[in-house]
Amino acid sequence: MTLTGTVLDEIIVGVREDLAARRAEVPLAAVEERAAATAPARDARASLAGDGTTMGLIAEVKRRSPSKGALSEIPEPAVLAAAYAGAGASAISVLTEERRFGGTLADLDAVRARVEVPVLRKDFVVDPYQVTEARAHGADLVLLIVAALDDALLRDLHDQITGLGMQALVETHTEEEVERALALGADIVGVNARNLRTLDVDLDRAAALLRRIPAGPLAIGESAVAGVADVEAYAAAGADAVLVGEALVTTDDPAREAAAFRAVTRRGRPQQDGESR
Ligand SMILES: O=P(O)(O)OC[C@@H](O)[C@@H](O)c1c[nH]c2ccccc12
Repeated sequence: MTLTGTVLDEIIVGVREDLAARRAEVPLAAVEERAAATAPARDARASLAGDGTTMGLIAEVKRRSPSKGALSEIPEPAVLAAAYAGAGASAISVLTEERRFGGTLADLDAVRARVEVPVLRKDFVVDPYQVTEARAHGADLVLLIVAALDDALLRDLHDQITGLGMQALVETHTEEEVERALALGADIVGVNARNLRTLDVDLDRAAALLRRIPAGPLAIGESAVAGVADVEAYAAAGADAVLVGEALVTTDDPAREAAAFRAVTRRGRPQQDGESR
């Protein structure tokens, strides 16, 4: 797969450099040992599914982004995560990419230590080392970006994630990527309204893709939620949950905003032709 020159490629170059440095510092065997000593992963799918009546919410700890620059300092990620959890968030997303998003594995540790809800390691995972590392730092859910992976690696990383008792949020942005996620048997499929190659945002496009996901896997609408109306738009397209960063880290009252998103009625997806439940 050649994606030369896109934002996604550039991010991944940095991710690989940082990964090489960590690998030199902490050998895989040590990470494996720590992962083995970590409490078992929580069931993120069940938490996101909830009772099915209202929208699930993955609330994100996000300091900055390549598209928007600085969003919020978040000196204490655990305090923010506790506010999210107290407001009923189904899961907490912690960005661990440092160069563009200002996140660290220490943020993941801090959030993990504070909340009971499932925690997502949000990073550009391109190597098995990062999956082991996610488990070693207490992640329950790991993001896999289909656009960043060929099918063989996507499958290997997915198998590794489930083998460690975690679950994968398989992120897509095109019809072809949705097909690849479904072919993988992904249980939790995300549709990102932001194109990671260009950083353009298009919620209508994401809604159209969400409508293509059959009733079996959980469907997550990612990005571009500025307010309740956007969560309603994702719900109307059949999303079971939304993943929200910016709107939550830039408001004065993240808990109130999170509760409002979480309260939006879930609509479900229509059963598609030829689909058996
Ligand atoms: O801040 P927003 O627009 O609410 O978006 C959150 C989340 O969807 C976004 O941070 C995201 C989605 N997929 C990603 C992959 C890598 C980094 C970041 C992301």
